[in-house]
Amino acid sequence: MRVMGLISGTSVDGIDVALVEITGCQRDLTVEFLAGATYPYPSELRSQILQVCSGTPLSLAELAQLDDAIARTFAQAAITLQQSSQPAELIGSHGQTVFHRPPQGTQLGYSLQLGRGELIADLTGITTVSNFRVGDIAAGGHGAPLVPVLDAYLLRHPQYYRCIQNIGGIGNVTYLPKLNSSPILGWDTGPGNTLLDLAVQYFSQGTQSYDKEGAWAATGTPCLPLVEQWLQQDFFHQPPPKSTGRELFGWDYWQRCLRELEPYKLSTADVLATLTELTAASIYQSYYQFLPQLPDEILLCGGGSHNCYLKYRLQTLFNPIPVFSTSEVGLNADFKEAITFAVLAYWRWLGIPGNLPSVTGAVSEVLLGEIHTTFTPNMIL
Ligand SMILES: Nc1ncnc2c1ncn2[C@@H]1O[C@H](COP(=O)(O)OP(=O)(O)OP(=O)(O)O)[C@@H](O)[C@H]1O
Ligand SMILES: CC(=O)N[C@H]1[C@@H]2OC[C@@H](O2)[C@@H](O)[C@@H]1O[C@H](C)C(=O)O
Repeated sequence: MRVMGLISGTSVDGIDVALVEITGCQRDLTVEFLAGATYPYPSELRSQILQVCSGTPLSLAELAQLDDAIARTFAQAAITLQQSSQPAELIGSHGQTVFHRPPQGTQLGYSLQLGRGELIADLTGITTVSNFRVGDIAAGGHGAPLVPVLDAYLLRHPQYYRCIQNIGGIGNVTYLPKLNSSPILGWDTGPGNTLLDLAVQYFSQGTQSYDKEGAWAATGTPCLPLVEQWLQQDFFHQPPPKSTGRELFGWDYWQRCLRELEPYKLSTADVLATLTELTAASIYQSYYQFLPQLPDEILLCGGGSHNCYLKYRLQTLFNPIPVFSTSEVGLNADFKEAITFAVLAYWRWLGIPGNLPSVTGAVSEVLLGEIHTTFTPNMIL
């Protein structure tokens, strides 16, 4: 089946679209990557989303309007990719997370993704599955991370223990023991690029949105006492299952970093190196604290896998464990999340559960996503 996966992640940089051909089900699952593209958000819509993520209040009418504006942008992205590729038979759309609250004790978590699937189905004329996290949350899980299930089927190695480390806005890991051994684990490790991106925007007065290849941070020196101080934070010591988002590692956290950086009088490059070190060191500390054993290989994915300085810091911390990209073993590091939502939609369509309770903490496997069929096939926006 030809399925399209759509997501905009916590970096809110744009919509990743992947078109894949899927065969098989689970153990015999094959996913062929046919096409992929990233479509940036219109800048006004991006600003509005970032404001909402930082807690700016919205009326219900404004919320509905934002939901539809995101859905229209997602639908346009799907249609644009289709103009240069084959038509999809099904869409899986994650949407845009604007709020995520992990479960606490017996209180269920809450996770809100905007860009309603029914409008995407209506605008593209293609049946669309959306709202993937709520099923797992209803079963007591975090509803995140969901990607480990794809890693489990496509990247598990017969002899090697692998960690798949996503470095998006937020970082998350999948621990893949060698085949037929202990259970698969996974959790959010903390900040990926959110704080770095906020710092780059601040220091460049908005002219740059991220530290390309990590070139700016590479000219600085990390302030290790500050990194040590930041690593004391509760989140880093909380055992899995765990998830997080911009609610914790977003604007307010960056403002706190700025205040705590002040006495050290660091150069801009040193600040960026320090924030990069926080990402690398939080991943390192997380593995040491929570994995049954260190992996034989670490495979990176997400935008941060292109940050050469961050990769160098991870390689140095984990030496001699090799650190490379999932693209090097055949799974596109930039579109893995979009591919996951294509596969999850396909499983939902077939009635196959999509969550990994050993990762999310849900009490059982459940079907993920809501199916929106299309009533008025059209491709007109
Ligand atoms: N060439 C590059 N050099 C350095 N950093 C990069 C590069 N390309 C992308 N990035 C970083 O990756 C970020 C985007 O990563 P990605 O698209 O994987 O995040 P996301 O999917 O929005 O987040 P999440 O996985 O948390 O949902 C950018 O904001 C930027 O910080
Ligand atoms: C609530 C939410 O959107 N969480 C994202 C975020 O970005 C990375 C990390 O935190 C991960 O847990 C999740 O995304 C991916 C797609 C996941 O569910 O695996």
